[in-house]
Amino acid sequence: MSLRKFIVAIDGPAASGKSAVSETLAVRLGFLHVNSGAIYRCATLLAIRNDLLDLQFKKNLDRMREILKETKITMGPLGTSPIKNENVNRPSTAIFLNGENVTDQISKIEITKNVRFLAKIPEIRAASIEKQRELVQSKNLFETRADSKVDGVIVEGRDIGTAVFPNADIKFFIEAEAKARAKRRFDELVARGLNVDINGDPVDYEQILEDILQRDQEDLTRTHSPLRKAKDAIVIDTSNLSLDQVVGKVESSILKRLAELEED
Ligand SMILES: Nc1ncnc2c1ncn2[C@@H]1O[C@H](COP(=O)(O)OP(=O)(O)OP(=O)(O)O)[C@@H](O)[C@H]1O
Ligand SMILES: Nc1ccn([C@H]2C[C@H](O)[C@@H](COP(=O)(O)O)O2)c(=O)n1
Repeated sequence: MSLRKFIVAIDGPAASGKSAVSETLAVRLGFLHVNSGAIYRCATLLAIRNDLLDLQFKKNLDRMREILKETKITMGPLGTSPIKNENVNRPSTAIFLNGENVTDQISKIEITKNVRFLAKIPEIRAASIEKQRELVQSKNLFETRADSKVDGVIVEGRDIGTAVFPNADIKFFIEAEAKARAKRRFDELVARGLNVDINGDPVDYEQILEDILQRDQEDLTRTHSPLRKAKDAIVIDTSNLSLDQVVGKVESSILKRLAELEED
């Protein structure tokens, strides 16, 4: 007998902690983790590799759509994170493009700087949403729990609870002050050895903060599916909370929701 799909939507601005929370809980609860931001990042990597970044031209956009259709994106557990920072010593989700592990490549600053140009194009958003929905229905590569009563999926991004899965079973909006987010992202990039630009020059905290503020602006003002709190989202400000505390809050709300469903 197939289990009922149980969708957890986690939205929030850049570096607010969505992936860290989702990755930890995916492993703990045996839920599939779908990182929608990683799909926009994969699209950006494909555009760079195929010299198609200039998507104002219809020819380029059509080609990009074809490439996205042909490309298989998968997400699965990678074991313990390669990140050394004690805050991020946790399981992490690996991202594969046609089987190639691109987890580190798509975290690079070159991708982060260009992803916003693709994320605002309606055709790219539609192709990305199609991939997100396919992934939600795909085989769970995470170790599911034998006692689980649901087929759980955690989907994270900017518009999951508002546009992609407006009927999600539970929604969270995770936020934090921009400076706290920039500090965490900077520490993470240093720990992963990814704090360099395309020329190999080091990138400092101020540049990361500037990028985060710029991406916040783009996310909030985009015409299609801008970043918004869903009316029924549980809002968590993580500025002064440890990762464990945030994970604890999200987990207890999910378990409460699951218990409510069992009673129905
Ligand atoms: N509450 C927290 N306290 C300390 N560090 C945290 C906390 N939450 C997340 N982090 C760390 O901050 C960094 C950014 O978090 P994460 O990658 O989860 O953000 P995100 O919202 O998924 O970002 P993006 O949308 O840009 O992918 C990671 O190194 C993560 O381990
Ligand atoms: N649902 C989503 C997810 C992501 N984006 C855009 C906005 C981000 O700048 C970019 C990369 O996401 P991140 O890895 O930082 O979560 O993708 C979006 O528009 N909608």
